[in-house]
Amino acid sequence: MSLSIHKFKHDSDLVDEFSRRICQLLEQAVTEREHAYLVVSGGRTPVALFERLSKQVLPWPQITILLADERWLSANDANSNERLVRQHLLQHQAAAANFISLLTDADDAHEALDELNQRVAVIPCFDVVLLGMGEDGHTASLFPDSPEAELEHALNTSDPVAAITPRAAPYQRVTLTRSRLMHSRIIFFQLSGTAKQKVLEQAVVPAAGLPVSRFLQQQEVPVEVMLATPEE
Ligand SMILES: O=C1O[C@H](COP(=O)(O)O)[C@@H](O)[C@H](O)[C@H]1O
Repeated sequence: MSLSIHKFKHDSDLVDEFSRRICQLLEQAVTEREHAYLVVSGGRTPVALFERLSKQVLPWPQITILLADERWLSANDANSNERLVRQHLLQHQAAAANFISLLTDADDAHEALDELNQRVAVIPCFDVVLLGMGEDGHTASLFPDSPEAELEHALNTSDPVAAITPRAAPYQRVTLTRSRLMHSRIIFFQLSGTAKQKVLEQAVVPAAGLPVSRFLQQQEVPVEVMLATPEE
């Protein structure tokens, strides 16, 4: 398994090391290919990392950022991932970055898929994908309790974007599919807390079958887990 796990005692140590790694990879991508593509996740975990990254001196006009998944809400809604990124990442130095939204005017996420698939299909291989993980083993918006047909589609299609309707988590979602997320030079997970550490331990067991396991247990793309387990 091309999986490595880096453990940190404090979230701040994780943010120091992780932002250094991401900056290095983005600079290298711009040097080698003139442009870098960074995929980020929503939720609460990456906020401090976003704020640190936003202040770094990088060739931001040559960096494009997009989300791994989006809640089907207005971009101004307090719970939208886009709003989180605009508020915490696309600020300071990083205000000069390009951002590709996963939202459209459609009422239902399924109706938006043609447009979103076209929007994302033209993006080349991602340079860095930053994923989170929920305590139910979801990553991006690949929720284990989604209707089976939706989840199977999102995990197996070659389309870049899929619609997901989780049963327990709020909001309809759109998510980059497994195949599109795997079209990356590297995938990172940022995790914090012993509850997520336990889910990670379950997810790497061969028979686990959680959506997140489909990224952790594969040989094609290197995966690095940045795990902070501050004493709780
Ligand atoms: O709903 C979501 O949850 C996951 C994990 O969020 P966190 O708050 O536990 O960090 C996140 O990675 C995903 O992008 C988001 O839509």
